[in-house]
Amino acid sequence: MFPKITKMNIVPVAGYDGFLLNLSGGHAPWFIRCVLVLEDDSGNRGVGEIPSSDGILKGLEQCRSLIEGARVNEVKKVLSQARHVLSRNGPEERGRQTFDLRVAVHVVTAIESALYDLFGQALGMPVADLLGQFGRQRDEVEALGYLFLLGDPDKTDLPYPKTTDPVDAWDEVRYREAMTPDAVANLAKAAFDRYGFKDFKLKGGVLPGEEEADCIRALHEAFPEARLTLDPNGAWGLEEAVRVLEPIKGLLSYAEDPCGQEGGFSGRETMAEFKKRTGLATATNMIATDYKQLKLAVQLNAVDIPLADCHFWTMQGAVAVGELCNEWGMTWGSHSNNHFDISLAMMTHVAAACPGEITAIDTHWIWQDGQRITQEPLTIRDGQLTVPTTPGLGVTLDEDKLMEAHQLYRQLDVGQRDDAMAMQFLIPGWSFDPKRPALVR
Ligand SMILES: O=C(O)[C@H](O)[C@@H](O)[C@H](O)[C@@H](O)C(=O)O
Ligand SMILES: [Mg+2]
Repeated sequence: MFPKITKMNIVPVAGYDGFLLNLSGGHAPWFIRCVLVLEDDSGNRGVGEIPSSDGILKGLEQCRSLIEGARVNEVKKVLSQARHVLSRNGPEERGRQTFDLRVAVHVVTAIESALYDLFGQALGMPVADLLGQFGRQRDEVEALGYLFLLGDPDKTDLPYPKTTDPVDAWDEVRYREAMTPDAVANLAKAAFDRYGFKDFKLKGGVLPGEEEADCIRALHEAFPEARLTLDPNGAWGLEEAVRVLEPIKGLLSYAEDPCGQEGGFSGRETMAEFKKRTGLATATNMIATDYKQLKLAVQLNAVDIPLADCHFWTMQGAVAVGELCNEWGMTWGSHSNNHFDISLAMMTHVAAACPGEITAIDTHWIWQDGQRITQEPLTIRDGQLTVPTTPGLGVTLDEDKLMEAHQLYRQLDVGQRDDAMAMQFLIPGWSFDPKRPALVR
């Protein structure tokens, strides 16, 4: 008999973050996540990490009675029941922010991760070996260096972290203003020195498009061999996207959500047109976020690289997208939001189980590195994450750190990510507009 789950703990947590800019505004000095901890009667613990919101915490609570008392091999049964219970809350939409506002799919992923962690431990198998049709496909997963334009924290009275004791150049630059092509290239150099990235992505949707194109030129000059991409989260109109990216298309390996919904056309339609006109490959975490959208995106030939983040596709769902990509001649990739080290492990296992050639995965980890809730976070060396070979997710919770992060969450009293708050210090009265870069007002 497999062990039985005796206890479910829902632990909302917070960590510190820099003044990272994006179409949604500027990151607050903190980010919030939700950690799910399941204990079984053999003494094992399984964990999952997802974004946090009041809706997500409520959704997890709705599933408690399905989970406590279940056996750790009943993964599929519990997940089906959880989907059923959550579906009664009604339909949900991703929304137009840069981040996904759905509840149910995130809740299911937290449960899935913690259950596979326990099941893997009971079987003596790493999660990557259990996922998808084929299990582990690789032992190393490539990650990209995810760069952001950074606001000046001193223009706010918010408690942004400061580096007091830098160990290297990355520590020196990551909490300071970075608004020019040179500053962006410096971020890349510092990140490369610590992590060895071969791919870089710049978050756009902040400055006028041409100025962001100049940042790509500076990145190319600093790293002529690197694969580069720019992601304005659909802020640009189709004409603007073509105008901005056509001159630098030789420097980009793909364009991420260059345009979106506009003038009666869906984002899938404008992206298809963009691809036709520029010949550039496209990636998205905004317009192919479930199976129906993916089907339409494929029919329209709008997307080459679905960024199937396991937090909003589920872990098995993200691997299923990887399997389809492999069969259909597309490329799988993963999106990310700010996260702790449990998510880093989840994304690594998922990427490990996707067959064929995949693109370097997104991770915000470089902005959080140094903060942790497990005893030994995975590390990025030479741009790679090593896939754990120990049973389950291969991470061990650090109880003290988890409680510290929970205390911070409680002190902050924040129920949802809010990127508009910090923007008030830069542009009083600032509000989100999905079709205007954050500093174009
Ligand atoms: O500000 C951020 O952290 C990003 O814009 C994310 O919200 C976003 O989801 C990003 O990672 C993306 O690729 O779109
Ligand atoms: Mg994106």
